Amino acid sequence: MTASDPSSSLRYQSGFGNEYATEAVAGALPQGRNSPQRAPLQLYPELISGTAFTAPRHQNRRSWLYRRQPSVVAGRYQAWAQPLWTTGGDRAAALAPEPLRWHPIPFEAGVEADFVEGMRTLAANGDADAQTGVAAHVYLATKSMDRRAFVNADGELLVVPQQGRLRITTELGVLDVKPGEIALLPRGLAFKVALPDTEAGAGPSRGYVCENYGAQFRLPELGPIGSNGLANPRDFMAPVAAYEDTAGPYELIKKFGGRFWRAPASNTPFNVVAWHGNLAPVKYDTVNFMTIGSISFDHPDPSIFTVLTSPSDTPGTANCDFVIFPPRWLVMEDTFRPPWYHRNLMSEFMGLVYGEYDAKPGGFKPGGASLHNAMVPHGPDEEAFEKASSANLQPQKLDNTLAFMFESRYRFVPTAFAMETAPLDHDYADCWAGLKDQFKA
Ligand SMILES: O=C(O)Cc1cc(O)ccc1O
Ligand SMILES: [Fe+2]
Repeated sequence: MTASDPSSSLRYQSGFGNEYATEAVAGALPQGRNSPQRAPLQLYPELISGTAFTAPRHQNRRSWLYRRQPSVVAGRYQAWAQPLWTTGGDRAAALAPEPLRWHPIPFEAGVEADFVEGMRTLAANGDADAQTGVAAHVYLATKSMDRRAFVNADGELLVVPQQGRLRITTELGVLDVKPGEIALLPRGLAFKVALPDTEAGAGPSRGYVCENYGAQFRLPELGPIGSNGLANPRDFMAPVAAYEDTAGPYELIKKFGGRFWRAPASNTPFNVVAWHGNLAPVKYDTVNFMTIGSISFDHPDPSIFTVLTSPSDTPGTANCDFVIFPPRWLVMEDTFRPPWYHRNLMSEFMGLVYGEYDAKPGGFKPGGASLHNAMVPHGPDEEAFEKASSANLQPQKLDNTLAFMFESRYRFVPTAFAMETAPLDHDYADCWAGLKDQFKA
């Protein structure tokens, strides 16, 4: 099934992890086999395996690409530098068990950067070689990638635009993604990012990225919720096959083992004329999230807002959950409606795409971030506590808001950029200082 996006001219195939099939030129997909002696239209078949060959069938992800030249046709790699995109967490770093928060990460005056050059790692955990953990990055981009493609061998990328649309050209086709939507780009797939709004003079582009070194993000189990709800598979959009028809050299940038490499190529890597399979980039519009909450009393655990989960080998204890806090009704009776005060085994990195977050109405701003690592106490600030404790509990629409969380079983270690360059909110903990002992015996 294909669908079109009214906000762009692109067409998409709908579904998450299904067997997509698409050809930009009729007849380009072989029928009945994947690798005929001679593929149609003299294309080269190439398999990309996003999971081990022998991964269980329900987790197995691979796609067959039919392309004008195979990806082995490239020059030699030389070291390339992107020192602010780092990999894994330095577990030896002395990190006080304090809550951390950043004001909106500002654009750097006079710095021109594309999506890859503008990536700034705020915090990371795990180890890409061990296929565990995630990194939380912010990108600050001022220019489009033109004849430059990027491949990340270390993990898949979950992109959360906060300001400015992205046009993401991948080997498998093109995705237009705007704030409020997310994109999931498989490990190893070449892509480039153009900035249509920035090109139109609307200022630079910013957003968040979760780089996932672990098991691929997938839809969570629904348990007693049943067979519908939260993020429904049909609302994920994969691209249709599209290839660039312009001759001329390209630059390939590759992230591999935490280091960056650069190779020249004589042609575009975006030369796939047809593909089929279940490994694909997708986008998802969070307005389609069917949000579930309490319709009686109490504040449910935020796992009820999970869009995608990357499991670890301990059931229910994710390598990373991607959780959103979208517009929704609050109707709970005799309930303190914002998040409760809490400590969590899991580590919580949060960002805000737009609006206000109910636990921190003043201090947490779009483009900023917060980090509450394992067992670090946190919860509503004084203002939110006062308001919610005395609010008239009418049904209330929390509107014009989109916060999100990358929640990981592993402690996030902030980078030197996060602690020294980014605008760390040194007064963050003061937001709770006024919560007095009101005990009346
Ligand atoms: O800390 C946070 O703001 C995130 C969060 C939200 C919520 O509704 C319940 C628990 C939780 O960690
Ligand atoms: Fe929390």
